[in-house]
Amino acid sequence: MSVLTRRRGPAVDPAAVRAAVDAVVDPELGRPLGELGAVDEVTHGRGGRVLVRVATPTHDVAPELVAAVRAAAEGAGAGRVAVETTPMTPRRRAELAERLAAAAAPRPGGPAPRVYAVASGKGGVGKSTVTANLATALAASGQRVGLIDADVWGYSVPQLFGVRRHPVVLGEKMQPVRAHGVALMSTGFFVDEDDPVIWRGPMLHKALQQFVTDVAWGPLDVLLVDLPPGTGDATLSVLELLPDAALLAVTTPQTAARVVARRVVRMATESGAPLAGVVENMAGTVCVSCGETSAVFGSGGGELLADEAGTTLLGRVPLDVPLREAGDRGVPVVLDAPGAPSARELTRVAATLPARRRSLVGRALPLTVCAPRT
Ligand SMILES: Nc1ncnc2c1ncn2[C@@H]1O[C@H](COP(=O)(O)OP(=O)(O)OP(=O)(O)O)[C@@H](O)[C@H]1O
Repeated sequence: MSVLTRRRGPAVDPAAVRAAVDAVVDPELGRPLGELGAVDEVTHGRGGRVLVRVATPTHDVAPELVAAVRAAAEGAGAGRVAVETTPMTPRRRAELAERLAAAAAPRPGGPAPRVYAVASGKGGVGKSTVTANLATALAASGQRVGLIDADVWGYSVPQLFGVRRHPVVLGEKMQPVRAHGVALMSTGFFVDEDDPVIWRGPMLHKALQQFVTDVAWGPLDVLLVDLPPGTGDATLSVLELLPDAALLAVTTPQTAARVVARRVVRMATESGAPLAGVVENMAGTVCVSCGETSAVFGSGGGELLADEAGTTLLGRVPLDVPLREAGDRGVPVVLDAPGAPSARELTRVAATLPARRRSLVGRALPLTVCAPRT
């Protein structure tokens, strides 16, 4: 593939162009191209023309990669930029897998990630939206964040992050798909949007296990797991696969939602999972014309659930239009409209999530050792 653009500019400094292209972060692998050894050639011609050849792990090249390389070369003074991409040979792919493994290797004695399994009793209470925004807010604060979409049938992470592509496979490991600073894995990356996912029991468990152990997560500070609603097989599998996960319950203020959420909380505590807290979502809305707050879904459900479970109400996220619009656009509201009431509360909740739990001290989770093998 080759893409040309024209631009007039000052005299080109080849070293500056090379440095700028090397610094471009591969959108799929999350590392600079120079570090990946992926920049094969930067050739300078007459009139500021520059040809950049980049080797990619697959034929399926992310359009953002080409755009970012071109923008970087132009930003460094190149006048007319052609970007050519070529798929790597199997040998180069194997070398790349080794390079990534070395970069992602956990430091001995380094801290284990905090793991939060985000659950709700009923569907549609905003669990996935809350998870996506907490993950994005944590990543924006400088933490290395992973998100597993364990809602294998009703996955919504690809839509919420505005990304839909197959994960790159290097060696025996899948690379997480990256968007808005978060490393993601979802069934939605493997199937067409309209295809029904009909996994049950052992297949479901196996898929979730692969998301934990066969993905090259690299070192993470936080891992969030978006559970399906209710007390089904997937929730049990996640609690079994990630025994260090703390349960974060999402409910609306409504009694019906709280009562069902109570069952999930009970199931988690019976299986030994500690509670990270409760987030009440859709907690009232402010009328844009009259300024009055109305409690569309009632009030008090989050506080009551937290009291009943002996945990903390971490926050009350209002129902607002910017959050819904951002979700539809594929950009979490904490980035899309950080000043919106919902975004402010979600950012605050992310900053107050319980920092570290007793059971994690000195323990390494399996996902910290999932560097790619060749
Ligand atoms: N605070 C909010 N304000 C406005 N809209 C919201 C809010 N929270 C969620 N929504 C909207 O509600 C709908 C359901 O949200 P979401 O998909 O996150 O729920 P869920 O609990 O994960 O559902 P399920 O478990 O069934 O997948 C989405 O359209 C989302 O944009």
